Amino acid sequence: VHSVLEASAFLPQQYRTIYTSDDVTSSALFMAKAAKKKKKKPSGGGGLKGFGSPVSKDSSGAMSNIELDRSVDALAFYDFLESNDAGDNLKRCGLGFFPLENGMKLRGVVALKTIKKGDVIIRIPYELAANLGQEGADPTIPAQAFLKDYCDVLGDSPGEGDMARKSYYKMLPPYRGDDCLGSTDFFSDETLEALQSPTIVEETLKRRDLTKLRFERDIESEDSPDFPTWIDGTPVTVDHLQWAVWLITSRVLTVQGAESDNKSYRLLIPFLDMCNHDRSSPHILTGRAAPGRELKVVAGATVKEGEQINICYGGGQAGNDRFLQDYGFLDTGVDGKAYTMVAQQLLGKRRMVEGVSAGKLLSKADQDRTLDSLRSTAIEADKKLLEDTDDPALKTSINYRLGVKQALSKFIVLQ
Ligand SMILES: C[S@@+](CC[C@H](N)C(=O)[O-])C[C@H]1O[C@@H](n2cnc3c(N)ncnc32)[C@H](O)[C@@H]1O
Repeated sequence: VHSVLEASAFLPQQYRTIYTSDDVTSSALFMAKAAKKKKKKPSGGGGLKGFGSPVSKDSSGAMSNIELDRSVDALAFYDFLESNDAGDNLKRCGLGFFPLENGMKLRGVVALKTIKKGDVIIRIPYELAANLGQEGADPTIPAQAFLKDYCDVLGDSPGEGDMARKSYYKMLPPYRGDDCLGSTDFFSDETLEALQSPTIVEETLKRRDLTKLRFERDIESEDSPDFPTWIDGTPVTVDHLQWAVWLITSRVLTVQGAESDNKSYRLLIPFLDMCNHDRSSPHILTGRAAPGRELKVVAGATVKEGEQINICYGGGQAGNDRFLQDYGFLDTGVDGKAYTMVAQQLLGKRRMVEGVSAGKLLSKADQDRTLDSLRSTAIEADKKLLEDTDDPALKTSINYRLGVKQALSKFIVLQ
């Protein structure tokens, strides 16, 4: 379904996937505009692990918004990369916090120097990735494998987990953290209803059921006596598994194995998984899931110092229905293309990417009931409601239906 760059061995898949080389503009979504003026060298104390003022440069404003992550956990993570043959990455880029429109900050990867088109930006040895098994449609399987390892590694009585991963796992968005709350998996019934999308509601409920079944069968059951406790020593709950499912759908990349291996694997790739999404990112993901190989982001355009290193999720084929369910945010880039895709799906002009109808057109019945649901409030009323709403998840829901209606109105008269 997805278009993929031939050179890339990453497969476009139902999880967070990759890249299309169609758009070749280099805009970093949330970066302060890079100044044209030539910048001075950073004054002492800079660098990823230094203690001076982060990456402040000069009065031109370049990078002045970008605070580098030098938390204790980040420093331990940088050490982990350095001691595992991945320290060169930190000469080119680091982790930073990028301001969002809503005033919050989003962690992401920032270039610490100019990187030329065609050069490697990020390079992670396969051995550093957590291989969560072969590709498949059910995210609860890798989620269960990940949760076990996470509890083993970060718990009080470590079991079989790979302790070297400790500093990486500590950098993952925490259980009950804000990051996951934008995903439909964590929406209340009211917020789900507000989407005016019966198929998304059904898929979300189905995924929750699947998570519950997986929990009962593979975690709670007497057949799984060895499943570790949660990191604070209390029993693992279905909510922990739900969080792990979100980590999978939002961060895992599906990558082809060696040339001799016909399989693809779901990998959590430290550092590379900290790249945020930008539909217009020109960068290329490449690599193989096999010992001795590497997983890379290659510059599709020259990157300036201070720019955010974004990649395009979902092979450029994912619309906002997927962004909402799998990643927990809405893609507003490239003239609302991610909404246009949903509108086209609802009009039977574009195939579904995932879910029950994956690879097919949405059935006429599903098209009709979604359009009916969207007709229940007008665009103007949604805008007004948005102004009166403080709850971030509800705002996301209303923004979603509003964006879909605006995109639909390019094709049909909705009301
Ligand atoms: C693969 S992770 C990217 C790194 C992540 N920001 C971090 O700090 O670990 C994907 C998650 O990052 C966030 N994210 C990525 N791109 C975003 C964007 N353009 N706008 C808002 N949130 C984004 C969402 O929470 C998403 O589920």
